Amino acid sequence: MEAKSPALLSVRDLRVEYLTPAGPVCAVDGVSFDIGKGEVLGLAGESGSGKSTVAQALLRILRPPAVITGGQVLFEGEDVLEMDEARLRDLRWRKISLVFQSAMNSLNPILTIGDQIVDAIEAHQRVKRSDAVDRAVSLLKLVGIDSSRLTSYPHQLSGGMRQRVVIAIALALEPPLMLMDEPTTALDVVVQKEILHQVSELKEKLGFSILFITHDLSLILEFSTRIAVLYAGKLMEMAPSRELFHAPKHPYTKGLLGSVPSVRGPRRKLVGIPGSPPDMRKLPVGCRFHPRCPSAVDRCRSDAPELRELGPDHIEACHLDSP
Ligand SMILES: Nc1ncnc2c1ncn2[C@@H]1O[C@H](COP(=O)(O)OP(=O)(O)OP(=O)(O)O)[C@@H](O)[C@H]1O
Repeated sequence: MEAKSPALLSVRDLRVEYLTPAGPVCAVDGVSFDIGKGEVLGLAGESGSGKSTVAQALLRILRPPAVITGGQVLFEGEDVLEMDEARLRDLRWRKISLVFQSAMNSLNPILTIGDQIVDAIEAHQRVKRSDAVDRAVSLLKLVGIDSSRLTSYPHQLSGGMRQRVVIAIALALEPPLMLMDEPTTALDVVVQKEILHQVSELKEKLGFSILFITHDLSLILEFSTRIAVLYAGKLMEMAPSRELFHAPKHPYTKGLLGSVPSVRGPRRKLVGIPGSPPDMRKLPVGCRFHPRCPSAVDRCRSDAPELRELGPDHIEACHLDSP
């Protein structure tokens, strides 16, 4: 499925394996998606579905035993998987930044917030110290933190504020793409929503794109332009958020949505999804979701469904909707 604007990032048939002593585990199995300029793509799925592995593959920061065994990651037309170390250094932070869940705990406890932002700027750009400090002040302001906090240490800030500082650092070099991997999961629900709202405003103002990774589909329904649903390393469905919410097709997507309490509109019974994701070393034959699928038919137990287009911007891998 192509993004409407020319794709900033185009992932094609990405494959990542963990080479474990017990044999290879294919954590990302032929995943493709585009992210257009200014677009937010939500990547949703339960724990272990391969979301973080995708994000780390995009920046080539996967650690052994993970190996990228196939595919293309085109950023502004250039394949990240073919880049040498120098190109990769230029890509990371300047072009694509990453905010992860525990990032707020990775701030240096013995440096002030201001020094850490200034250091991040100076590590990637030749700038005068005074200009870097000015930039740090405006970055803090961008994420709603008063400049008086420049001299605070991380432990003097709340979790929400620390994660905002991390987002400010991720925005320091104005990258066109920000990867956010469960950036608010450790925070309480109100703070999560506040931060998402702020990131949305920043995105409108600065025009960057986001890949937003979460296990909580409800969190990204309003926030994302489109949503991709990952299960056991495979894309199951991808559609504009509204369409995915109002007319989900895949039983797994329906299950994820069924696990979401409805805030507005009529009350819905919480159905949830029975069972748990498969052991990636012993994947079920046929559709990976069939052992948990309430609608599975014989074909689902023998043949793996291919992704197919249901509409101009909607793809799904399920036999139930196949002709
Ligand atoms: N170090 C590792 N060694 C072996 N297999 C791994 C390793 N890390 C991850 N995996 C495999 O890769 C799969 C995907 O992991 P990944 O962390 O990308 O999932 P996720 O969707 O981001 O889940 P979570 O939200 O829990 O991090 C896991 O189910 C596991 O089978």
